[in-house]
Amino acid sequence: MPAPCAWHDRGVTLQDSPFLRACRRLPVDRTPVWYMRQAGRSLPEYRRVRADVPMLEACARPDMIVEITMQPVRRHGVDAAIYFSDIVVPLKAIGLDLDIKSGVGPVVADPIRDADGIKRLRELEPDDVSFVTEAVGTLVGELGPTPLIGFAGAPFTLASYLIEGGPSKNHERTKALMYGEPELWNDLMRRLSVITLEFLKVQVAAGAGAVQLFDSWVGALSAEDYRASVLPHTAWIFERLGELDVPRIHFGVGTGELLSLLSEAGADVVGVDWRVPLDKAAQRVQPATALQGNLDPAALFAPWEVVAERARDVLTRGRAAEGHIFNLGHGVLPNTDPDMLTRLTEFVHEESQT
Ligand SMILES: O=C(O)CCc1c2[nH]c(c1CC(=O)O)Cc1[nH]c(c(CC(=O)O)c1CCC(=O)O)Cc1[nH]c(c(CC(=O)O)c1CCC(=O)O)Cc1[nH]c(c(CCC(=O)O)c1CC(=O)O)C2
Repeated sequence: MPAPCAWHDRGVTLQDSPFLRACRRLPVDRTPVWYMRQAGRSLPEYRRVRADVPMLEACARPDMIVEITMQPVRRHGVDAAIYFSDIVVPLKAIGLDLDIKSGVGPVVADPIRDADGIKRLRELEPDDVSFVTEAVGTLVGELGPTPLIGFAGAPFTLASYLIEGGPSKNHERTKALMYGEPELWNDLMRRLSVITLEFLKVQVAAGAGAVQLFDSWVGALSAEDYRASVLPHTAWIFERLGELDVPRIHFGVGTGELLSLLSEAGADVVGVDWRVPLDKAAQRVQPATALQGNLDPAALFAPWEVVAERARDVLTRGRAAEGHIFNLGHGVLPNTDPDMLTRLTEFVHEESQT
């Protein structure tokens, strides 16, 4: 098992870390790697600590957040930690009645579908999430020169959960509101943007070294609808995050047709799913944008030789980008063999060493 921060001993500081350097498009002596959902169900140590604790309770307990966030850093020797939470945590913190159902995902008791419902979305105060401040403070102390990535769900993905009441395949009610009642839609998106920005600011104020905005479901939209109904809101968030001087990552699934617009929203790094090769993605994003991705998470179920070959291909294509952070094209699948991830981390480091 690799040491938690192999380059710690060499006197490397946080700002010199390969992850933060790659986000800023500076030269690195090896490609940094971390994995979306690196903490969580793929790890037996996660399943042990979570055995008797419901998900949303775990997300509000600093001791659990710290332990779970550290687990993949210790085990895999990845170049960044991601704050353990869920995209619905800030919504729970402002008092919405929602839960996370095992095997389903977030479920909202009373979906938001009209002006009265939207009014229930009050602003988030730092005191609503004091457990975040406490957990991040402890984590940055433990992590030393390994950066902590803060994250939040983006307004469109959050809106879809709130309107549909849970995960949705077609987002029909969400699109009906977006197409049919643009004023209500914009009010909802504005309120969610304010909550999202505040949640990210709390994490950065407590010491997070980068932030990632997950717009996991935005690939359900056409480019035109994205531009008209989502882009202005995410651009507003990224503009304000720009004042905090930490790298901003923007990720969505199924966004091949949206990559240039996603990048227009203003992130420093665009996360790419496994459907678009990184050399193609590099041509679609704005200049001065780094890329993150994009090995197919399902490839980790194939024999190691296949994984290695595909990882090498991702690294080769990633050289077309102005900066590259190795990751999967979406989150680690729950049944992934964690040894595969440790081996992959070592492989990426060795293959990319200059
Ligand atoms: O399958 C289930 O039981 C529900 C899973 C689910 C959750 N939130 C959800 C979903 C929908 C989905 O991902 O499809 C809803 C959810 N959570 C998240 C996203 C963004 C994304 O993955 O695209 C989404 C939306 C994605 C979608 O719905 O497709 C983000 C998330 N959840 C989580 C984290 C934190 C982390 O992994 O450290 C993170 C972000 C950071 C990261 O990628 O690392 C944590 C989380 N949320 C959740 C779980 C499972 C709960 C458990 O251990 O009992 C877990 C832990 C795990 O993934 O093993 C609940």
